Amino acid sequence: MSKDFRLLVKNAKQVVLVCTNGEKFLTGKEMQNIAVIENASLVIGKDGLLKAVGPVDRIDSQFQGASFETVIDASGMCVTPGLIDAHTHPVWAGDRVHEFAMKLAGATYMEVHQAGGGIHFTVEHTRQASEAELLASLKQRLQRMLRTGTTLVECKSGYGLQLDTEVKMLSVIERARKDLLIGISSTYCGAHSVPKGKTAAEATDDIIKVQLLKLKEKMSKGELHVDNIDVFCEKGVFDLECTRAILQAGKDMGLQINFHGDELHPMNSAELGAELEALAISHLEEVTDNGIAAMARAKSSAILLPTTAYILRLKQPRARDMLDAGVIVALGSDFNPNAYCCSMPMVMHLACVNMKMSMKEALAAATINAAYSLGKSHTHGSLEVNKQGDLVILNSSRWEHLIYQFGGHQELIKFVIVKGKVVYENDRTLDY
Ligand SMILES: N=CN[C@@H](CCC(=O)O)C(=O)O
Ligand SMILES: [Zn+2]
Repeated sequence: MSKDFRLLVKNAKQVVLVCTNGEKFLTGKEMQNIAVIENASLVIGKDGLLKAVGPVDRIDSQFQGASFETVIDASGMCVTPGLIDAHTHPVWAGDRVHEFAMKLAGATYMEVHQAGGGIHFTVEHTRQASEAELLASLKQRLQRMLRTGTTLVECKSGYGLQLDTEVKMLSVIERARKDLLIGISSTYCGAHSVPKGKTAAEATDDIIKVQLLKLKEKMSKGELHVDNIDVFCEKGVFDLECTRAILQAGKDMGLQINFHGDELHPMNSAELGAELEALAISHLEEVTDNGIAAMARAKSSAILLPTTAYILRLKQPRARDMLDAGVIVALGSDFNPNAYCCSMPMVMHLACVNMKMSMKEALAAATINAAYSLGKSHTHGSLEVNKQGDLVILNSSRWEHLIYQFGGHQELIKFVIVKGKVVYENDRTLDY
């Protein structure tokens, strides 16, 4: 018999709502005040949307006599919104373990890149891989992210650097979006590196006159759905003027600007992003004070990537300065063959320890602010009525265990839920 609702989660020790007033993002002190309720239940409808969340007694009486496809007794457990990973490069072939060894021995990221490795190495392997191979590995990676609590993830192309492979990557992302329940925001990153044999100016021309035109055609036919445009704005990669031209061309065709900037050298990427009204700028290890102020004014979010600074032993992004200046700070894993990390709990932990964020700030950055960076904070990023029913249920009586525990999330995360459907259940018992 058909049931009235999809899911009831009852008796949770804590439910972290994050927001309660439809905020599109949180900044400054607001990030210290994320909403948490004790002894609460919630209901998700058959449309996948959150119908109600509140104290156990209120939900009991409001839904007296109602039937549910699934009921989870979350006694002693905590609920948080599904985590949002705002920056990943998950479509590629060929790992770079050998380069990790070189970097441990002292080589810098740019030394490896300029010697033809790094992104170039991955481009060679990704160009050779079939769509089926790329799809299979992408799905495994997305499942792995899901098991660590990620329910919405930004996925970039960028290991093709020419039309065919970029389209192949975007098609693989498109296919994963159809086949899996995890939410995906798709990013065209054809300007991830200057392809061998071309200058940056020639590559810029190819991107604007060939690649973007083709994407536009495929998007208008409904064959591809691309959300964002990205460029690696960096010394020796794309300079400010090439970056501006590519981002503007993407914006003109309706893409959201979300790009790599000020990572290894101060490039004035933050200032450029603010001027172009970028929704997000990632990395920012080398951002200037002016850049921070411009981002705060323009409401261009900063996607900080603690794994990159950790693995490459870079200086840490200036999270505290950005938070103090009112920048919208989000987090991402930067999953890629250089930074092989699928886990947002690990990312939040690193953000707290290395970038000096508090646990509340880190959770806000990995939920509502990450949603904002992808233009999705009206539907994602908090547990508010009418938003998508994406949740993580933790086998612990305080939500902070999600960040406090360093690794081992396979034992802490009990359920991951997307649109009210259980997409992952862990039956291991916990003893911590
Ligand atoms: N910095 C540029 N892009 C990636 C690294 C990609 C790669 O090395 O394959 C990043 O965000 O860290
Ligand atoms: Zn990146």
